[in-house]
Amino acid sequence: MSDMVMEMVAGADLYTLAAVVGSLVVAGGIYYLVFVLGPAETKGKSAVELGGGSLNRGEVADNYKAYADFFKKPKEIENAKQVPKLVDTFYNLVTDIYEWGWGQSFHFSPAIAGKSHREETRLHEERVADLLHAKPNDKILDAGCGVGGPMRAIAAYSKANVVGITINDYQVARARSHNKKAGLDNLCEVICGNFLNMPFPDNSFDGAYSIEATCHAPQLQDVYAEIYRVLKPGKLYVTYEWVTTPLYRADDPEHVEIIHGIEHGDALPGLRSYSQIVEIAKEVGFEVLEERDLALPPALPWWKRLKMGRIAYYRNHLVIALLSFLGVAPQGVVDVHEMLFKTADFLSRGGETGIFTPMHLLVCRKPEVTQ
Ligand SMILES: C=C(CC[C@@H](C)[C@H]1CC[C@H]2C3=CC[C@H]4[C@H](C)[C@@H](O)CC[C@]4(C)[C@H]3CC[C@]12C)C(C)C
Ligand SMILES: C[S@@+](CC[C@H](N)C(=O)[O-])C[C@H]1O[C@@H](n2cnc3c(N)ncnc32)[C@H](O)[C@@H]1O
Repeated sequence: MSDMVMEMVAGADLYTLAAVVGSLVVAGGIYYLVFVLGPAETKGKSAVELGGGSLNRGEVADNYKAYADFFKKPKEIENAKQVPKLVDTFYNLVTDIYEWGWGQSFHFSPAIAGKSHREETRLHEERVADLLHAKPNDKILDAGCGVGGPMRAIAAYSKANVVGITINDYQVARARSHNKKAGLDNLCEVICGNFLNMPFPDNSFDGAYSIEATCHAPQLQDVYAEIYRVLKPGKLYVTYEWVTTPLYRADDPEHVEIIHGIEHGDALPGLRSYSQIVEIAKEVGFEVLEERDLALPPALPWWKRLKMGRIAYYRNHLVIALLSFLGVAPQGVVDVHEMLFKTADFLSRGGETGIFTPMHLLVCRKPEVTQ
C-alpha cells in the first residue's frame, strides 16, 4: 500500500475511534445524569419513570395548562367545590417529581446541625407520634397522607396502626407499594378519598394528625370538623399548618408577591394567617392544648435544603428537558418542573423574610364530653 493509502486508513481509524469514544462519553454522561445523579433522595424513583401520576402521557400538558389557568382567574378560587379536583390534578403532576427530587415525605422539617435531611424528616414525624402518645394497637388517622413517608415513620416508631387518606389515587398506589416494600403493610392502610367528607364512622380513631395537608382545604373548618367527628372523645389531633406569620403585612407588595407565588406553586386556595387556625379549631369544638411555630429560633431554617438544592435543580431541569426531548418523559413535565423551580424560590423567600411558616404546630383535644 502506498503511503497515501496508509494515511487514509489511519485517518479513517482515528475518525472511527473519535466517534466511538465521543458516543461513549455522551452515553456515559446521560447515564450518569439520569441514573446516578437523578434520584436525589432514595433509589425509589428514577428520572426515566417521571410521569403524570394517574394521567395518560398525552394528558399531562393539558392538565398543567388547566392548572395554571386556574390561578390566572382569581375569582374562580372562590369556588370551593373546584378545589379538591384542582388539588388532585396538581398531585398527578408533581408526585413523581417530589419523590424523585425530595423523597417520600412531602413536607419540610427544621434543619438540625449535623443531621441529614432524612434524619430531620424522621424526627419531625416522630414528634407527631410523641405528641399523640401513639402506642401499639392505637388506630391513628393521617389526613392527607401523600405517598406515606410520615405514616411509615410513625407506624414503625410507635407500632400504632395508621390509616391514611389522600384525594389522589396515584398516591394511594405509590403509598401501598412503599408500605409493602417497607414491610409495614400490616400497620399502614391507605384509602383514596376527600378529607372534607371521610368514609369513617364517628368516634372511630384514637388519634389523628395532618402534616402540611389541610392548607389545601378551601374552608379549614370543614376538614377540622371532619377530623373532630371521627376522633374518639378525649383523643388528640396534631397538625403542622402552612400559615402566614405575625410578620406578614398585606400592604407590603413584596409580601403579597411571595404569598401569591407560594399559593400558585402549591395548589393552595388561599393561605391563612396563624391567628385564624386556633380560632377555627376552637370553633369546631377542640380544646387547644398547644400552639407554636416550630420554625422559630432556636430551630434552624427549614428552607436551607431548598436553597442548597439550586444546583441540583438546574441539573434536574437538564435531565427532564433531555428526557422530554427524547420522548421518554411526557410533554408538559418540563413546565411542571419549571413551576416547582419558581415555587422553591418563593418558599425560600417566605422563610427568609419570616412571613411564612409550613410548621405552625397545633395540638388539639376532642373533649371527653362533647357539646
Ligand atoms: C406541603 C407541600 C409540599 C412541600 C414540599 C415537599 C414541596 C414544595 C416545593 C417542592 C419542590 C420545589 C423545587 C423542586 C425542584 C425544582 C426539583 O428539581 C426537585 C423537587 C423540588 C425540590 C420540589 C420537592 C418538593 C417540594 C420541596 C405543599 C404542596 C402544600
Ligand atoms: C403536601 S402533601 C403532604 C403529604 C403528607 N402529609 C406528607 O407529609 O408526606 C398534601 C397531601 O394532602 C392531600 N390532600 C389535599 N387535599 C385533600 C383532600 N381534600 N382530601 C384528601 N387529601 C387531600 C394531598 O393529596 C396530599 O397527599
